[in-house]
Amino acid sequence: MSTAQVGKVHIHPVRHGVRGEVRIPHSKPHMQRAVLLSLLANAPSVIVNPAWSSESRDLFEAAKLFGADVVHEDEARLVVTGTGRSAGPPATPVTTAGSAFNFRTLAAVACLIPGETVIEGNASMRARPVTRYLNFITDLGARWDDVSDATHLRIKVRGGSRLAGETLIDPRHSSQALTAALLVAPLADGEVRIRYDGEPVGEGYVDLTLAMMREQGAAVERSGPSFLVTPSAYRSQVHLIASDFTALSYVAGAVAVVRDADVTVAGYRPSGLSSEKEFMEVLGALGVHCRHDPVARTLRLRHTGPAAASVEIDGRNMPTVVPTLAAIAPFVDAKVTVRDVAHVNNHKCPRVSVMLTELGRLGCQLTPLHRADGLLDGFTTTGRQSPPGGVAVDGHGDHRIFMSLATAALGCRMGAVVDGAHLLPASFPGYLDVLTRLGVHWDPSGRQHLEPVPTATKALM
Ligand SMILES: O=C(O)C1=C[C@@H](OP(=O)(O)O)[C@@H](O)[C@H](O)C1
Ligand SMILES: C=C(OP(=O)(O)O)C(=O)O
Repeated sequence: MSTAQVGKVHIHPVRHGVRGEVRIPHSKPHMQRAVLLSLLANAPSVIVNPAWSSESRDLFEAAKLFGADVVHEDEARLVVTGTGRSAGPPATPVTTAGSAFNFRTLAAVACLIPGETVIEGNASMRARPVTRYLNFITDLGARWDDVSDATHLRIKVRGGSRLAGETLIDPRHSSQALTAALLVAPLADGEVRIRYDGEPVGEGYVDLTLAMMREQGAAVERSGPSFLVTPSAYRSQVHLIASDFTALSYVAGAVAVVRDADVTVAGYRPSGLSSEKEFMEVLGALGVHCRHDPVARTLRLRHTGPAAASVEIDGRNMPTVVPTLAAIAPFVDAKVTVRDVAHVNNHKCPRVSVMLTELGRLGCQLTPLHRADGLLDGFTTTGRQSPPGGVAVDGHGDHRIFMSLATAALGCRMGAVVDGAHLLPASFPGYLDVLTRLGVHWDPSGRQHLEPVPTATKALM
């Protein structure tokens, strides 16, 4: 059954460990940047190992509306001719569904185009502080208006003919406005200075943006929180897309939660993202031993037990794996504390608070941590638990919440029913097949179960 057809999934308790060889998707953040840079280059670019998720597909469709041309496309390779500065305004609104990254970066691309571009996101984006951080558009000489309605976040951007100047970006709640402004800055008409003020989150993603821009010929000088971008063209580039470390987190999560585990990720290519490096260190501390063989391109994951009695995690630079860490935390021997993750509540749903609520329903105990101003910004556990599960939990319209709750369900005595599998195409379309390959039994809720399940769970079907 294709995951697109399934909403509720009953994850059965794991009785015989998780073992096997799996593959994970290529990196969504690298793919999204590669698509944008290919659009902004005025020569053909090649994307090797394209990471096709619904979000990167939406971005690619948007790039075509702006004028990118597909020269060749197969499973392994995409060749695209960009427009450089001569992109035209799209004839139809540019749709970004629930992707704030696509919305913000396409709004930035629209600044380069004289004429009007309409960018549209779905209702979930109205609940997020997406338009709050678009000041860079007007600062650099373009204009935008909010023309949202009850069901869509929608803006009209009118590109500037003399794009240049200085903008100050608030980096405390999301890194994406910095990435958006940086990506288009080389194609402005004059120098662009981008500064930020405040403690940044997701710095690894900004570093990735800079690295990929520079590889493609952009002239960016950085001095602490200030970037000076001088006009330059993006040249043609071959982008080799690495593995997606956030997708990896759900496989590693299964290893951490189930413990009796020996899993190999085939075709694994580290991404160089500092967020990934930090996450790998955290996995080691939580007792997941990872051995990377760069020649065979495999990553072997086994459970060895945490190195220390308590593990402290700073989540500022690892926003995407915070829900996975919440799912893992109740199942490891160590006391786990995750701090500085208030920004993760600005994601597709308030990811920290919904994980604490839904994990609570499964019977997990995580204590919320608050900042001095009362804002939820972390959680802590007191060691390994044996939660019952056996209830239905909700993915809150968010692919990452679905996979994180499914990860926790693997460790619950009665498994759980998790709603939201239809969201998987956003980043990890083959996730349920990966579970199957690991020996996990799951079935669409409401259908005949593959094995007897406790009465408490049956009652929910
Ligand atoms: O630039 C990117 O590709 C991303 C940046 C981060 O966004 P925030 O800084 O808004 O958390 C991250 O959470 C998101 O999944 C991907
Ligand atoms: C990048 C993500 O989200 P967004 O772009 O909506 O912040 C994500 O959920 O993987």
